[in-house]
Amino acid sequence: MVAKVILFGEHAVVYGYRAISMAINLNTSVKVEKADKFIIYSENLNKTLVSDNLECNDRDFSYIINTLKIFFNNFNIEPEYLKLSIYSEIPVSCGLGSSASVIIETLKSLSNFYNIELDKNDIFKLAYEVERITQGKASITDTATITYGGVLEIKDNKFRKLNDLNDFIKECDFLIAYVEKRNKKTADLVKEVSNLDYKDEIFKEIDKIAKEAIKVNDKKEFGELLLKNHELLKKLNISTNKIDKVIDIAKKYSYGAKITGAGGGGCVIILLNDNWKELIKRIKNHVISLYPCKVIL
Ligand SMILES: Nc1ncnc2c1ncn2[C@@H]1O[C@H](COP(=O)(O)OP(=O)(O)OP(=O)(O)O)[C@@H](O)[C@H]1O
Ligand SMILES: C[C@@](O)(CCO)CC(=O)[O-]
Ligand SMILES: [Mg+2]
Repeated sequence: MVAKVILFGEHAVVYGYRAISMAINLNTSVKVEKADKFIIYSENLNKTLVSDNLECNDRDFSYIINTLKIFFNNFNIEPEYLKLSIYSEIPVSCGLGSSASVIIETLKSLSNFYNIELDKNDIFKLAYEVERITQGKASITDTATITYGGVLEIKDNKFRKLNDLNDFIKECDFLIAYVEKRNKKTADLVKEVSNLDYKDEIFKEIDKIAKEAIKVNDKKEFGELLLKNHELLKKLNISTNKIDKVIDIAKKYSYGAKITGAGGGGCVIILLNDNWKELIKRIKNHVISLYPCKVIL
């Protein structure tokens, strides 16, 4: 299963404004086995949960536990003890849709384990229900992008594939800079933004930028729109000093960049130009890790 990068519109999309997101080549896998308890092992979290029931409220495993509950309930399966082992290339809680990727891969692995045929639409609907219930508020951005792949426009919680923009983005080289560990979850950040009484003016400006980006096929123009979106996200208080430091360097040595996902730290998406070697030299001491990425269909 893949991950996702929101190119434009995070947070605004939760309120029905436009977002553009793309599926990227970072994968998750989930193994399902019979067990004598509910066991959830995550290599990334370096953590194992062992429980007699699914009522434990371990926040680290809340998405997985809700995925199990919704799967059992949706298919009228008597909950039985299972061991789930999760392995993911996606850095956790940093804006690349790790929660959605883990939910979707868990649903696919459970459906294989129980020989239940699920098409993409079934997966998408169940995954969105898990994100919404676990986060309290969620758009379809992450679950739709990771389920369907490519480049999507999301608006009013509906989505469409942007094949023309996909063709342009396929010619782009992006770098994801994982800048800093987030100490808040997406749910917390979405809640904080909901308390801002000026958020709608910001969202309207972001929506205009996303709408403009759909028609772009020039890397310089696209990069400038990324930077403009970032400046608006800063006004929603979801950026950080470390993130802004990397953005400032990227302004000089790339076409443009912005924070991606819920924010509060996490990752920056950078549209590379010919200065990419100088860029990497100047940001490498300000990041945890770097992921070259391409859109995947
Ligand atoms: N490899 C994993 N193993 C177990 N749980 C995971 C894994 N990856 C993500 N999760 C679950 O998803 C949560 C992170 O989801 P969250 O929505 O906060 O961040 P994200 O999805 O990475 O970023 P964003 O939603 O901004 O794209 C983790 O706290 C954990 O509950
Ligand atoms: C912050 C947000 O817009 C994106 C998280 O990846 C939340 C959502 O769309 O569910
Ligand atoms: Mg998430």
